[in-house]
Amino acid sequence: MRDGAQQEGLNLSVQDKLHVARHLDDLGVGFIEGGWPGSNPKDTEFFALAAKELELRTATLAAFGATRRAGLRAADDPLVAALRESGAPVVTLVAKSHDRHVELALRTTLEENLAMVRDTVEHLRAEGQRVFVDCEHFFDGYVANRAYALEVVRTAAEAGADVVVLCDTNGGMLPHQVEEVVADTLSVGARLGIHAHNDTGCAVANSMAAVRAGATHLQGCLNGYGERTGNADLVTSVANLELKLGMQVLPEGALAEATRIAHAVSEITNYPPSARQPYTGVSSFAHKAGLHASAIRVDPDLYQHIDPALVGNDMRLLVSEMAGRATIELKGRELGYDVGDDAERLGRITERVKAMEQQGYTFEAADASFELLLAEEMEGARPSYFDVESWRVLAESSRGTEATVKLRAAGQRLAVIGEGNGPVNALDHALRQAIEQLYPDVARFHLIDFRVRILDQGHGTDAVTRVLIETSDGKDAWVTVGVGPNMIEASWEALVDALTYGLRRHGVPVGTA
Ligand SMILES: CC(=O)SCCNC(=O)CCNC(=O)[C@H](O)C(C)(C)COP(=O)(O)OP(=O)(O)OC[C@H]1O[C@@H](n2cnc3c(N)ncnc32)[C@H](O)[C@@H]1OP(=O)(O)O
Ligand SMILES: CC(=O)C(=O)O
Repeated sequence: MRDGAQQEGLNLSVQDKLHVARHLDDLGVGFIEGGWPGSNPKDTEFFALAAKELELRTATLAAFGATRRAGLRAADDPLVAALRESGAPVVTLVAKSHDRHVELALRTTLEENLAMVRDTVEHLRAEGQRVFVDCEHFFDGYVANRAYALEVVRTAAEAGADVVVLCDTNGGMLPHQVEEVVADTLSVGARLGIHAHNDTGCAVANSMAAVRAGATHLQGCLNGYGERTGNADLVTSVANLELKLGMQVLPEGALAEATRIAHAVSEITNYPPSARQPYTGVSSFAHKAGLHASAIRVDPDLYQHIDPALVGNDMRLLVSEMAGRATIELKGRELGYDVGDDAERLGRITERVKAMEQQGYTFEAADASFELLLAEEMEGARPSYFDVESWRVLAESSRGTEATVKLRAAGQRLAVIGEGNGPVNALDHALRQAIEQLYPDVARFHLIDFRVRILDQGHGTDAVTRVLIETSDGKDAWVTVGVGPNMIEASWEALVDALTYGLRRHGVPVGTA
């Protein structure tokens, strides 16, 4: 939570931090770095509250801070005092280990920096806290002045640090360099850790290289949050350690909670989870290519590096123009339809999907519209709760927007006018008013997202428009797609699909009203 909170755009309240800490504890991590007490009131308050109300089952709380200022006694440094008084059983102490940083950033001597490390560690140890020393810029420092970088590690270990963590602060290293440097640094005799940034896209790979070389402590952030391009993603790192390197680092069964926890923390950080996040992303086990689906039908392992359930994720099949019959069969099965025994029908559905995708539809993002198409093919007719006779939208600058919808449902002819703050909103109101009396479930459906994309932009105002609508009934959500020569026609199609799918999902029999 300390380096993670250094990510651009990420700002956690004290309560947010307490929630994230509980999630990290559920994941079973050993230590949670809660922030830098004394550096800002929020982090100081976090530690005060955590001491009172945070009950951790597996994790131990760590407070982050720096070695004492040059020329001060550790006991007299107010930031060291804040670490001491934080109530955290562990302190992570950032120390300079690159000679140039000592001289230019700290503006002190190499000897004084060693004394700053020694004094601060000894002081906090004497006060009963365990200490991890994060050697900032260690790898660059090792290249510039190996003897000094190793001397900082030795000083920290001799002063009583439990672990000396080698930081790739600028994130510029590659795995072979990390492996070599860690192996050499072990000669100091200290227990080593790794803290890798992702500036070369190698944070996790560098962490794995360090562990293979002998590091036994790994620092990372959930969802790879962190300064600039982020830190080693925690879940990717622990999943690699457990599933690829055979090291049990989390409590038994905890890894299977990883996807749930990664997504729950995304809700708190208000940073949408990356679909392509290794292991936990919604696309991590999603299969689009027809050839992949055809092999997966025989054995999912043929196109998956692990069973997604091991990290709490799921396999998904994506229906698109790249689908083959196997994709349609597996997707049908996922949706509860047995499409497998009729090769002709499978071929027909596949061709329809490809033709519609060419017109601009996209089914991989609109499972609900695909399910209606599937139902139509399986049941001989498209599920329909109402027959639309006509619809019209009027927009006047002085009077707002008005939509008229005429339809037939349950033997009645209905003509309804709806108003809204725009054409789609007015159509939505009119359609709902028309059928709500007959199908009360409609009152529970809410439009939660609306996305418009102009396809074939070269055509200017002539272009084809695609609309994706996400609807929720408060419990589940579904996405429908419409395509048309303009936004209103495309939206109407997606709206009709949204209500039709919702009623079908609620088990309302067609034409019951
Ligand atoms: C690699 C990392 O990400 S480490 C984590 C970095 N995190 C942060 O910086 C976030 C929190 N930081 C802060 O709130 C502030 O920077 C504070 C409270 C720590 C310090 O604020 P200020 O006293 O105003 O100092 P400022 O930020 O301008 O400069 C940092 C000072 O710390 C000193 N310093 C830097 N690293 C260390 C270190 N490892 N040990 C001791 N002192 C250090 C610098 O030399 C500088 O000293 P100076 O004030 O004598 O010039
Ligand atoms: C300590 C730390 O965050 C770093 O060196 O990157």
